[in-house]
Amino acid sequence: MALLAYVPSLIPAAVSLSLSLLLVYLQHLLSWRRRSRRRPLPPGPKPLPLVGNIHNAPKIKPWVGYRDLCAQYGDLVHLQILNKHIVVLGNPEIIAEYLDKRAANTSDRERTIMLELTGADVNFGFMSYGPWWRRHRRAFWQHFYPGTVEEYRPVQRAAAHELLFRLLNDPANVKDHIRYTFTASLTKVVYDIDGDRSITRQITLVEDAQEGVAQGLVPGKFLVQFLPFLRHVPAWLPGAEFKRLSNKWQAAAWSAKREPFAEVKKALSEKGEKSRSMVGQLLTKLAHAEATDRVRTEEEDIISNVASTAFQAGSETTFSTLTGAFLALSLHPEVLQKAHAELDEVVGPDRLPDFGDRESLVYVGAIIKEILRWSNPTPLGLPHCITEDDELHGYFIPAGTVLFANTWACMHDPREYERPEVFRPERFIRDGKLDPDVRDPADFVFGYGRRVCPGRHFAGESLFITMASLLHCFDIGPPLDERGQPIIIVPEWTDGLLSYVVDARCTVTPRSTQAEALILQAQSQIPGALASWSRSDAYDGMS
Ligand code: HEM
Repeated sequence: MALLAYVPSLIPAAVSLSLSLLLVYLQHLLSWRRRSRRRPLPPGPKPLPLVGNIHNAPKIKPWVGYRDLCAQYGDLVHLQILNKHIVVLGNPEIIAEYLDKRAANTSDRERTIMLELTGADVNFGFMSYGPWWRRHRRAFWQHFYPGTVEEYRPVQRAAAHELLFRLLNDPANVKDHIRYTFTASLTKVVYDIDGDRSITRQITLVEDAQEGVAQGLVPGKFLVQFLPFLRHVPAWLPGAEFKRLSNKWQAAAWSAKREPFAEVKKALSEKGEKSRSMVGQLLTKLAHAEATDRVRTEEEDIISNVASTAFQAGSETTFSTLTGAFLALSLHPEVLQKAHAELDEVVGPDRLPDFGDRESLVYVGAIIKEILRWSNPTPLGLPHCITEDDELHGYFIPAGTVLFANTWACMHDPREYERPEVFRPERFIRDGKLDPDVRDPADFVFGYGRRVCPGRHFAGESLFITMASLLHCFDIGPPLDERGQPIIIVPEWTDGLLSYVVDARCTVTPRSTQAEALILQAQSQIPGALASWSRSDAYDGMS
């Protein structure tokens, strides 16, 4: 009863609120009409009022669900989640048409407050499309285009040999060895730093910084994404868990960016030497350039961002690809047998494979293509975003729309790859050569348009020398139980922006005593090879 007494006084407030809401709605409707010029959105499941397609959006392994939605609605599917528009691009033609050919408008990234709160805003892979991103990309590309990447071969070869040595001594920890050796090669190239302590420290820095990306960028996980003012609450406030995490993640991102960078800078200024590393060369170039203090500070920021991005973007993708490779090989003795036969013929037992063997190792090349196809680290790529309102095939695509290119669906398309779930490198070979008519996974798994992975040439060289060396020296089989019986692993992949094989256990044993001897000999030459690379005077970053 007491409550009812208030009702009359609430009526004017309720009426005014309803009118305001109606006004906002009408404004939105008018603006939408003006922007869309009555063109429809692309087809897709019917949205509910307010929440949109929350109930239709696939949540587990969304790339499979999106493939099914495309089968139902066509290769361009629209979904709306609350006020966010999503468009799924379901086949290679539409991906090329939109992300490659119309890249000027399809190269942005989604803006979210979480980028800043996780410290991921230093990663240029997440930056908005524009001049700041472009300056980063240009600095990176100067050191990772195909001509430059060839100069990293001694480092990549040393990393592959270190992997062989570690597998020989400790075959149970495959994942640790992959992570260690890949980080070692990148640390050398980016900072010209080596040595066990530095590499271990670098792994910790990268892992700590990546925690923020892995946890903080999960859509909808933190309320602050929807109520940005919450970012200002103090960390001690009960319920402000995100704030405490955010402080930790930002500190980790900052350490990953500054710690090794400061080391290179100090060494350069103390010794006044030229450095062979990417950071060293960019800093030397900056020292010789005419620039204001402000530009100098900005450039240093860019150099340190670019260096830490190489690890953020390169480590997990390569790690996922290589763990997928171990699983695939452990499940397919017939593939291993053919690779061994090819390596025996082309390379022979007296040496390890090298980059010069690449053309002749056709089957190894096909294995690498099949690994990239079969086990995709980023099944939906890294989503692009539309900068301005657009039209595609007569449909309206509003500015800010998030674009998912379904890389996984393109790589598992039965019209292109017979029985796509089967690991079969032979599908890439015709008449003893790599078949150019088969859809090349490298055109998909490294992304699209102006955001295509700029580390792809480095990754390609790394994958080649690692896989060829590994296959030359080892047998890889299924893991064994306590009674020595093989454990059958059914391939499964994790969910998330980055996907990994769930279980990559396997047995790794040297093929022969001769292979063991080759590994030991190669390992003894690593320190010399790395020192000589550091002293070498190739590209000096001044061009
Ligand atoms: C097998 C290994 C790798 C795979 C599958 C891979 C895949 C990708 C994909 C899908 C993207 C997003 C492209 C897009 O937005 O369309 C990307 C971006 C990027 N990758 Fe890679 N990558 C790999 C290795 C590497 C390596 C080794 C490096 C560094 C040396 C690297 C550096 C980058 C950078 C800096 C970006 C951000 C580009 C930008 O947004 O402008 N990647 N990569």
